[in-house]
Amino acid sequence: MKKNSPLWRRALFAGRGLWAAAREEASFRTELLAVAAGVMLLYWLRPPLIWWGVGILLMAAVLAAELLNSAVESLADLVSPEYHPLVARAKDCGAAAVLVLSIAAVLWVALLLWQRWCAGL
Ligand SMILES: Nc1ncnc2c1ncn2[C@@H]1O[C@H](COP(=O)(O)OP(=O)(O)OP(=O)(O)O)[C@@H](O)[C@H]1O
Repeated sequence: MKKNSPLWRRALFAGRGLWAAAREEASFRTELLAVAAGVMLLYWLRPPLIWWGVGILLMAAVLAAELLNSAVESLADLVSPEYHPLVARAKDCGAAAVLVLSIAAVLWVALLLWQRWCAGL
């Protein structure tokens, strides 16, 4: 496989990864819906810029973690389709990474709503 392809070609590979995840991973589709809800919440509440920055970072981090988790799962399934405790640990850790970031995102939404509620929305 040729290394160091031009930028447009690497962007095409990345787009293919995004499309594959959106088509085949129910969790990724759920997270895309959650991100859409988060963006709508930001538009509705119009908080200070810092909330937008933190929110965008968190939402991108959840999606990126899910994509990396899918990559780990695909490789694990290729290397060891049979049950193996190390595959279980790799997949469980990948899922845990997504969970940690998702909890942070939910806390961010709760803090945003609480802060706006205190300010009378
Ligand atoms: N080959 C395997 N060996 C050992 N355990 C496995 C194996 N495949 C799956 N598991 C266990 O089953 C869990 C779910 O794995 P699976 O590949 O079905 O992920 P998934 O449900 O598609 O996850 P996600 O929703 O994050 O995509 C893993 O976290 C792991 O504990």
